[in-house]
Amino acid sequence: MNSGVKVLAESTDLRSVPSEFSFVNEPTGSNSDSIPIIDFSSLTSGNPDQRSKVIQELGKACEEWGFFVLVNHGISETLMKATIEGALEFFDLPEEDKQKYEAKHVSDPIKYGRGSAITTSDKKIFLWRDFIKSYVHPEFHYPDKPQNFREIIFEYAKRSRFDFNLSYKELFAANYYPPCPQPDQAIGLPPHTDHGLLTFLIHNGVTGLQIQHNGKWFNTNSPQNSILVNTADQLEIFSNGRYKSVKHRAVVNNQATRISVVIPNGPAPEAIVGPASPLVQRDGRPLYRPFKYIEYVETQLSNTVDGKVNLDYAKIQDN
Ligand SMILES: O=C(O)CCC(=O)C(=O)O
Ligand SMILES: [Fe+2]
Repeated sequence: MNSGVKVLAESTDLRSVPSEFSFVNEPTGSNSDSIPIIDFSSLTSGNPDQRSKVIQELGKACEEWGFFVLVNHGISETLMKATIEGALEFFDLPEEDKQKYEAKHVSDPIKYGRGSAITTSDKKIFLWRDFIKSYVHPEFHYPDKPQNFREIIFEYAKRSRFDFNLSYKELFAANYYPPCPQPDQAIGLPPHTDHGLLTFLIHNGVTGLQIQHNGKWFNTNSPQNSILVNTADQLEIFSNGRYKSVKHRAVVNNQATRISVVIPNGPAPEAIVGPASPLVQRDGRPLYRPFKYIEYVETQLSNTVDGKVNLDYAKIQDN
């Protein structure tokens, strides 16, 4: 497609979803008030009892949900709002400013995508989403327009980084989901799991992220100023299957534009990843084989988007 979904959605006579976007959603999500909330300040607290309690809660959240809402994380509300604003301003740029970042190759450091196509298990569909993705660590890349936002994105990406000595790569991604005339006939992002370790997500207050739990879809509602965190494939592998890489999707609505800013943290491309040895010893056997992270990502990108199929790449099959 030539123009993005933003342009398409802004065309005044759009009453229905063009057929190439047509996607049949599984039944819509219900609300849950039991999504775990993790208080980050307790994790760094000087009080050992408080710390051990929240570590237990964190483990339980990763085992049972693969998802939690992080509060008291220390990133200022001003910086979070400025980051969302910076993403929105990027999408509001004239098309020619954005087009120069149009993805040509998967390894391009900055990629702009407009209503891009993906292949699901049975067909090719276009997504109701425009996006910008750029690698922000170890090298920092971000479009030079809009002016002054590079510094903000740099700061937000830095504050979202793990504070331990792990060689890894960090991506900044912003998704733009404009209002859709028939929200049940299109999808922002179909059900999938993320490749890396943990994904951090903030948004502009418009809901749309749904996660799968016990076979059902749940809406995620989060307090202002919190960060939504989901565990991703490498954490499931590293924990020898204990933590779950949760399936999630982004649904669209017919009222308001939704913006999400996503920081997926993952291993360095050349890192060899596999289950942690103390866990393998405890469990008696590894459930996944070791592999190079880049090979995993490349396999995933060349495959269809269909939930957990990619974890099979590393799974050791029972005989
Ligand atoms: O926008 C969202 O809520 C979901 C984004 C997401 O899942 C992703 O970028 O991997
Ligand atoms: Fe995701």
